[in-house]
Amino acid sequence: MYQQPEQSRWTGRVDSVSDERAFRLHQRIRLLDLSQPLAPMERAAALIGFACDEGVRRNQGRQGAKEAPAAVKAALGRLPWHLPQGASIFDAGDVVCVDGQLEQSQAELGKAVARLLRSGAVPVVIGGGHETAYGHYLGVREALGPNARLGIINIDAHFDLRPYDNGPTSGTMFRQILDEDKQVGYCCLGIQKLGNTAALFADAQRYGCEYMLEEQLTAGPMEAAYEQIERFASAYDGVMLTICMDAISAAAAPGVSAPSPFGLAPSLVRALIRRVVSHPNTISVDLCEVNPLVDEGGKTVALAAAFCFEILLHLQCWQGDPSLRCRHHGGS
Ligand SMILES: N=CN[C@@H](CCC(=O)O)C(=O)O
Ligand SMILES: [Mn+2]
Ligand SMILES: [Mn+2]
Repeated sequence: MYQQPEQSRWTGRVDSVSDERAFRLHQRIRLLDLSQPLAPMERAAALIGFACDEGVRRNQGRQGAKEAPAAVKAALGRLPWHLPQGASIFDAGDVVCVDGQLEQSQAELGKAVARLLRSGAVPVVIGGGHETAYGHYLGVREALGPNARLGIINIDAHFDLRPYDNGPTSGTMFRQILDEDKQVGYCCLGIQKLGNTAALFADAQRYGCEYMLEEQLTAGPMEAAYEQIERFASAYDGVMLTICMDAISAAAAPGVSAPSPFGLAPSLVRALIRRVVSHPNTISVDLCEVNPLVDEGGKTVALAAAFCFEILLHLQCWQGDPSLRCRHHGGS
């Protein structure tokens, strides 16, 4: 079910009503109603919520991620506006999962993401459980067309390559995608032994998944991660970034379904995000697995909003020649 964006959701401190240098995001956000035809957009990013935790429920996790789109958008709105001249940020509303209809909701999210991409906006999807990534993928694939090579970069403690004989969950998306789509490559950053069985590591190898462990990222030089990102992203026609907030240390991100005692530091994830979203091949982003119902002191919501802020600030679409950015968009 699609829920239109509401101006009343975008509130916060007002330092000035006239000096734009003092503005916050809630003062500059524009609404985009996806139930209406979309005009072509340039230098635009669109926030689209996926209010769903049916995948987490089916995966025996802690439910509550469906509350994240509203919570993360509200926290983001309070942050200062630092975007370049001419940049537009839209709230494109939310896709809501009703009556446990996960597959239908993922398909609906896919349609929304494809329309945004074709209109020229960069989608920033705010999940939802990590099942959000499958709907996000459907949209990116639709916009790219069937033959384009698509790279998926997943910042996550988990591979999410579980079998889906009993239906899709928040732990099966990348196995579904790799089974269905031979034009996809998969790269995980932040993987933990604590979060994956030996069988899942074997599956990752069998599916040709590239990955860097949390320990390699934490102890190694950032250059190694940057080289991995550059090499992987350059090998594809389009790249989508998906972020599972349980990749981050439970100290900074307690509000997730499966917290990580040895997760990544927020500043390290920020550096990874900046690198991936500023890559010329990156066309779409999602951020998942924030659960406001089990968050301590709003830490995870605040961190997710800060990551959204970084995503928006470092998008490649603010730089360079707009014609380069349109090569993935099918028109219409
Ligand atoms: N999206 C999360 N997926 C993880 C959850 C692990 C857990 O609940 O412990 C997974 O299925 O592996
Ligand atoms: Mn995870
Ligand atoms: Mn995940």
